[in-house]
Amino acid sequence: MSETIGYLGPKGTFTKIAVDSMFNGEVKKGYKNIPECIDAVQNKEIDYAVVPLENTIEGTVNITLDYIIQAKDVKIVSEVIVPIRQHLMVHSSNAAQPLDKLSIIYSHPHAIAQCHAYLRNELPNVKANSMASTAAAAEYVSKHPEENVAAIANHLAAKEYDLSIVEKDIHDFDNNHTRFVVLHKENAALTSNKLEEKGYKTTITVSLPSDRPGALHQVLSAFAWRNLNLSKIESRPMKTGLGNYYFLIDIEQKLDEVLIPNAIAEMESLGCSVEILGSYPYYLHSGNGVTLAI
Ligand SMILES: O=C(O)C(=O)Cc1ccccc1
Repeated sequence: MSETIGYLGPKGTFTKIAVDSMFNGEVKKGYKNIPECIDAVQNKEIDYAVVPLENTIEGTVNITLDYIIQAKDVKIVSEVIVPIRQHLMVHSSNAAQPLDKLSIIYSHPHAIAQCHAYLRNELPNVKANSMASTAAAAEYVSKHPEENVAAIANHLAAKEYDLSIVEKDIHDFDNNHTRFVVLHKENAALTSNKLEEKGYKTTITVSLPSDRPGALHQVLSAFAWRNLNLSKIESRPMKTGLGNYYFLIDIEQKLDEVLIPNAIAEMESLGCSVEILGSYPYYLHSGNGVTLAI
């Protein structure tokens, strides 16, 4: 039986671009927000869920991280990094209107944040409102020609919803990429036969024993003296009280049988709790093919 891949929909999202770059002819199902998509893989309604985790400009997609942490039995099994180009688009019947006459610009909050300087400098009087995805914003614009509203989304959404791109590449920094993770119930790394593997990561969370001076320093030294390269460390609130944080750590290598388990044992002996969120290959979407060029 064919596998079902859930993703942040509707059609035309950046997440769908990530899905199409990794998977072949599997059944693909769009969800209207990230928590619903993660719930669906947890309930085994779908086999894999693909969701955005981190962006170059705006950082972690907190809702994704928080739901992965809550859904304890869901693992990260693969990752694809996609170049992101944001465009401003309107209903074709409004394409001749001056942009400063727009009433509202809709998009995903991360897309709005990626275009913050553009919006502030070029369209300071136009309100920017959040939607669950860039494609949901594009769909809304396509259904409301009478409102003179715009969406920030990708070229695929413009095509899908028949919108006119009125300003290209409005993201504030060129090197704009998003990491999309593939989630699965079983801890089994997923390889793509469509993309070239760039490397491997192991993602863990570490919470420190309370009130122990130097605990973070000791955690970091468990990696340092083993020569384990970290590509990310970030603190997130544990939601149990002000000042209570856990650390999300990406280690730039596969979960082996010695180095990482021993680093974890060392951290646990210091009183830390450690969870492994996944050990997985990562891929880079080239972005120069049909999917991203205009
Ligand atoms: O809304 C989308 O299209 C998404 O897939 C989420 C997102 C938003 C902005 C940049 C990357 C992913």
